[in-house]
Formats: sequence, structure tokens, C-alpha cells
Amino acid sequence: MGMILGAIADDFTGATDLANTLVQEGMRVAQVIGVPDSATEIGDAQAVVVALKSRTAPVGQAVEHSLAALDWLRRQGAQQILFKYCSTFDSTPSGNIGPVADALRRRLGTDFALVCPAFPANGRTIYQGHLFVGDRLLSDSPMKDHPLTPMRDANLVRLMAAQTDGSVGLIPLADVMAGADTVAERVEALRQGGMAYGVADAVTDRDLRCIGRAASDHVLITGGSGIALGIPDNLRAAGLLKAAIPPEIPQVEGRSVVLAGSCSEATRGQISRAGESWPTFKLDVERIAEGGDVVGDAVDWASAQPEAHPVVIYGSADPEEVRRTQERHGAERAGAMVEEALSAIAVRLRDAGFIRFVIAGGETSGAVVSALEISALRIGPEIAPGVPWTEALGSRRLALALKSGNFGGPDFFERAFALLN
Ligand SMILES: Nc1ncnc2c1ncn2[C@@H]1O[C@H](COP(=O)(O)OP(=O)(O)OP(=O)(O)O)[C@@H](O)[C@H]1O
Ligand SMILES: O=C(O)[C@@H](O)C(=O)CO
Repeated sequence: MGMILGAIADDFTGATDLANTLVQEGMRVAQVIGVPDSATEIGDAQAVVVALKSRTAPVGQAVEHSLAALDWLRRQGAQQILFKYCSTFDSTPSGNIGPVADALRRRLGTDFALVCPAFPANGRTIYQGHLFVGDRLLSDSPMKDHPLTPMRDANLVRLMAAQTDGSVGLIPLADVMAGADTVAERVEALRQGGMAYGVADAVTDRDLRCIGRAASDHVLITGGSGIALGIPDNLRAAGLLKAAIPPEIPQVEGRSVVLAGSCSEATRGQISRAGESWPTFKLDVERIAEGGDVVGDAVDWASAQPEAHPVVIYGSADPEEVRRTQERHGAERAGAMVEEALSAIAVRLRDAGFIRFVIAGGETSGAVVSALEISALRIGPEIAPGVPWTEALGSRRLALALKSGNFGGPDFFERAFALLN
């Protein structure tokens, strides 16, 4: 039996997050980087997650790449498609989630899709259509200051309605708690009422499993990695999944580096904690803008550090510093400068013998993994909810952990490298 489930993720850390959930739930998963072609190897994967960098791309490009990924997945046999976006939505009213979901729905010939970014293990819950991060509304969380996708509204029905040409309804928590049959009835009622999307409330994994059960016959499901919790059970019930193979730790010997471009509170805390015991190097964005050889300096610095410890190189800054930098250079240019510098550093460090990479931030991971010319990843064991170790498939063996900006506890970097030793 080949591929059963296909997924399209709008960024690279999101893709590994989803792949991790599917692996934890007993599936063999491959993650491929960018739109696959006929040469893309997926081995014996039952689920394939296509990692795109479409979250903040121009809308036309995001739609085009997502449709190309969809066509490839269906040609490989995918029977159900997940469209994975961020558990904090990360898409302003002008964002790509609605247009991509509309295009996928049309191509798949379905009139309805669920919208559910909930990820309770990382504190993302949905109630009355409102997305919470921990005990705060999304719009009161640090996501309001995101450098590329500041989230100033927490109402998913409103956010989705602003992006799509379909109508958006709600599947309230009471229905979800009542069970899969009630969810299915509500979905049918929304459909009959002409709704193209239903935002599903979910505050626990149990809720997500229930929604997953209710969606067993949906050809398209959209959401965060949590929405995938119940899908493998559906496939098992249908006799499509056999015994799972436990994920393997990547076996690679060499030096370790953290490259961070995420400016999230979580990542900044992790960098500060790592700085208590490991050498750290902060990229000077103004020097990059002036044409200074910041890449060369970072590479020389890293190579001169004792081999005993990982090194940490970061562009990450607090909201005030990010705001000043963006005022000077524009948000897009500022982001691109840091992403390009970290990518160039990654390539040169790999050539200098660094082969264990923790990369913090979705856009950052997209840029670095592309620069390293990695085409596919094998998913390994989980480091923290939503973040597995992965191993690059291909000629050069590299271990990579692509960490979503907001994920992981303060000691995430230590935990990650400790797993490899
Ligand atoms: N000092 C800085 N000033 C301005 N922009 C920066 C700075 N440092 C990093 N950036 C940019 O901020 C963006 C952070 O986005 P990224 O997706 O990497 O992290 P994130 O959004 O926290 O993670 P995720 O998408 O996984 O939640 C990147 O484009 C990065 O280059
Ligand atoms: O869903 C999440 O929060 C993450 O997988 C992600 O998409 C971060 O970029």
C-alpha cells in the first residue's frame, strides 16, 4: 500500500510539526521540500507532507504552488488532503490561507472544509471561534507583534471570512463535546446553509480526535497539526494502516549549531538560556544592510569556538528592535536580510563540518533548508510537542530540527542536542 494521506504545509516548521503528529499516531511519513516532481523519492511513506514556503509568499504564487503540490499528491494516490497552516493562524486579512483553501476546494471538487488550527499541547485552543494562546486571545498574545504576520484579531470566523470568497460558519464546542455524529450533523447543516468553511472549536486532544473522526470522509481538511490527531485512527478503522515502525534517531557525527531567525518570545528565551552555557553570536542587521561581511564574521567566529559545545547564531530581536529595523528597511527587506545571512552561514558551516542544525522559525527554516538544497526529510523522534528531529535524505547526511518559533520550553536547545548524544 503506497501513499494514503497527502498534506500541504505553508511553511517548513509547520510541515515537520504535522509530520511529527502523524508519526506519533503510527504512520510512516516523508516530508518533501517544495513542489515535488517525478524524481522525488518518498520510499514506502503512507503519508507525505509537502513543505512549501507559501505563508507570506505573494498570493498567486502560494495558490500555484499549493495546487501543484495537490496534483502531485493525488497522482501518488493520496485519498485525503490536509492543508496545514499555523496554530496561531499567522495570516492577516490579506493572507493566503483563504485563497489557497478556496483553490484546493475547487480542484478537489468539494464544497466544504473544516478550519481548525487548535493545538492544545502547545496551548492553542479555540472557543466560540476565537483562538487562544495559553490564557490569552491570539490578539493579546505575543503574536500581535509578529514581524511578518502580526495577528490583531482572534476571531477565526472573521479572519477566514476576510480571506475567502465562501461563507464561514462555526462548529461550537458543545457540538464537538457531544461527539463525532453531532459534529457531522453540524457540518451538514452548515453545508446546507451554503457555508464553505466551518471553524471547529477544540480545547483538548479529545475534541480534535472527535473532529477527526467526523471528518473521515472529507477530502480536504484545513488546520494545524492537531487536526491530524484523529486521521490515522480513521485509516486504521478502514484497514488501511498496519503496525507502525518507531521513528529512528538520526545517526550523524559532527558539530552542532543553532540558527535562529524567529523573534518569538519563546525563541528569545531559549537563546538567552543557551547563552548561559554556550557561545552565542548576534547578527548585526545594520552591518548587513551596509554591505558588511557579517556572514564571514559569523562563520569565522563559529569555527573558532571550542568543539565541545553547540554554537548559537541569531538575528532574533525583541519587538522594539524589530520595529526600529523595519522602519529603516521595511519588514520584508529586514526579514530577507536575516534569512539570507543565516542561509549563507548554514551552507558555509555545513561545508566546515557542522552537521547537526537546530533552526528556529518557519520562514528561517524555509530559507536555510532551501539553501542547503535538501529535497526530503525522514522524520525522527519528538524533541518537544510539534518538533521532531529529522534527517536529510540524499547524499549529505545532516540532522535537522526545524523549530516553530513559539514551540519548546526554555531548555529546548539543550534537550534537542542531548537526544542525539
Ligand atoms: N532583528 C530582526 N529584525 C527584523 N526582522 C528579523 C530580525 N530577526 C529576524 N527577523 C525576521 O523575522 C522573521 C521571523 O519569521 P520566522 O517564520 O522565521 O519565525 P516565527 O514566525 O517566529 O516562526 P514560526 O513561523 O515557526 O512561528 C524572519 O523573516 C526573520 O528573518
Ligand atoms: O502550527 C504551528 O504553530 C507550527 O507548526 C507552525 O506552523 C509554525 O510556523
